[in-house]
Amino acid sequence: MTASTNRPVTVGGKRDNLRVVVRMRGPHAQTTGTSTEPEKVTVHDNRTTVGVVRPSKETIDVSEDKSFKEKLFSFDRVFLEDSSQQDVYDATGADLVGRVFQGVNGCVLCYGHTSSGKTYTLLGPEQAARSQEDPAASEGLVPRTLVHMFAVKERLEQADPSRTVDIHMLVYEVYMEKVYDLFSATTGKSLDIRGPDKRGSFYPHGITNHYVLRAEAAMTVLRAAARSRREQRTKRNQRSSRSHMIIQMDVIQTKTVQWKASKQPLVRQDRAASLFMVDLAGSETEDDAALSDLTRAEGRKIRLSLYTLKRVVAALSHRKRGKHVPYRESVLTKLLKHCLDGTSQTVIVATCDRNSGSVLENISTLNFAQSCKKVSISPKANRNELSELLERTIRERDAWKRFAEGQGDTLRLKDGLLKDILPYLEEEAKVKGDGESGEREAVFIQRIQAALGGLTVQSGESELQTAGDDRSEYVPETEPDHKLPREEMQKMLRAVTEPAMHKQYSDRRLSQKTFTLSRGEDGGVEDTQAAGDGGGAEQPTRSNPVRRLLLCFRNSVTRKIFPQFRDDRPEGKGKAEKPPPAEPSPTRPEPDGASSAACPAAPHQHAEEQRSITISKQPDQ
Ligand SMILES: Nc1ncnc2c1ncn2[C@@H]1O[C@H](COP(=O)(O)OP(=O)(O)OP(=O)(O)O)[C@@H](O)[C@H]1O
Repeated sequence: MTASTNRPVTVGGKRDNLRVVVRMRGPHAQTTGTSTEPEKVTVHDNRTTVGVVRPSKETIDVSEDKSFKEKLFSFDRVFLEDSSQQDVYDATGADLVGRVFQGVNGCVLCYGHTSSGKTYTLLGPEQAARSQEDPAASEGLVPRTLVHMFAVKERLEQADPSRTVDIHMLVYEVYMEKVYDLFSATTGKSLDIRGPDKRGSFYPHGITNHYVLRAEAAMTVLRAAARSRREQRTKRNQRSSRSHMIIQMDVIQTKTVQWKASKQPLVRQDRAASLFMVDLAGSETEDDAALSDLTRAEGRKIRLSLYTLKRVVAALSHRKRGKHVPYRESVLTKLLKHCLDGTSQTVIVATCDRNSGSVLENISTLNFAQSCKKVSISPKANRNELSELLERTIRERDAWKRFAEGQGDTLRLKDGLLKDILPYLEEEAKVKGDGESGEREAVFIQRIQAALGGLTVQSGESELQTAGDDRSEYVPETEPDHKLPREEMQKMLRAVTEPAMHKQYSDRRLSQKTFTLSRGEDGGVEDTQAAGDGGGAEQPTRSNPVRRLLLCFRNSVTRKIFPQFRDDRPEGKGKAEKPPPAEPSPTRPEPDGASSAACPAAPHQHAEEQRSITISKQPDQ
């Protein structure tokens, strides 16, 4: 099955706005600032509003409103200097982990001026600055997310041994409008950006995709990779980032199913989604004659990409149908397109510093954050449509079976429907690559849907309507409980932080662990339990003589569904015919003979027409 099978599914059908939180930087160990005006940026009691006192007359043009004395900005949450890393995680990353396991892409984007605490928020402090007593307490959002992800992975795999969750990590930076792989930084080669793919997304080609088995290992390689990032000592930050760093975590869930009707177990990708955690370079406009040419050039490129980011957000916040959004005008916005276009669950963390840094810089950050708040989103789950179809079929079959058993009878058409659908699924699963197979798959899905759409199940005088015509039902909001209690998170972090801090990592060791993944393997049989299993519990509710129901079910299945499959077959053939063999589809050319690159099936999907499978009323037989 190709990546195209994972079609976006609206989660809960809700539209919302981007979630935006503001974090005020914590206390300074030493004075590094150029100006100290803490009283000019105030946080109001409800901790959702920031007020900024008007700066001097000469700089008033920064604000659109020239008459304000104190400008107020509203956000989802404002964290003061005393907020802990765990507080910030609870309000940002914790929910995203649950979403990613549902198949929804997530993104945390840290934006703010230099030294305002973006890297601190994402990764935590430098090793030397960590508290020796409790290093886990200062861990940033990324380590917390990893610990959380592995806890959920373990729980899911224990609950259902046929389910496998694979977590991969990619770390790259955008420096001077070029993309560099931080897992193989020694090569110094920039990566090509490929795309747009079928879903309109761009991705770095040939990037190292690191398969991680434990949170500790993931943090180890992440720290090593982050050390390769380009930094520069500046007036305000000893280690100021000169590039935008993107940490991508891919979560791929697969399910192995053995049906009686099939000889081979069916291993299919079930859901796949990515979480992006982005540490942007500082948004300052430093113009110091003492800076080197290179540093000035870096600054220009950083400003260009951040300016484009602002334009993208502005275009999205006033979005009208067909309005151009300038994603392609910088490498950063190209790569983050799927995080901003409304299909992902994205959280903006705007970092401010009231003790160092000018009011203007804080206003600039807050203005950007405010415009993000206006961007509306409608997150989509990357789920396998065929899986859902099969799931629905199984659920319907099971419901009837239970009903029949409740009436003291047995369902004679055991596995009948599955038996005939399965060859199609298996045939289709063999097909890899893009192109042809995507179309065939779509035709196949339409056929099954058309067939199921025509199914009528009679129950006495009235029609029995099977629950679950609304697709969103299959993507439960809280599936299973993905929130980790604070204490549990803290305990697990402590367990993985200590050993990770004292390891030495060489490039050789990194490369030993490194491999690349083939792009675009997916497919899947749905896990009915994880998908909410709403239908698993559903029973035909209206009473009716069992025989009539069984007769009706058999008639519906055998005479209505299969004849539609047979439509394309030569006349006279009794058995459902498999779809024609797929044309070999072109695979992406690979440099250095490597298998095709990272960026698995999950992310970046355009909204597509949603289809639902209904059991509709038909005239009596
Ligand atoms: N909330 C905080 N509490 C304590 N120290 C902090 C906090 N935020 C940042 N710092 C410290 O401030 C310094 C600068 O922070 P950091 O490097 O995260 O800033 P940045 O926004 O990423 O800067 P740049 O854009 O220049 O890379 C670091 O030494 C960091 O440990």
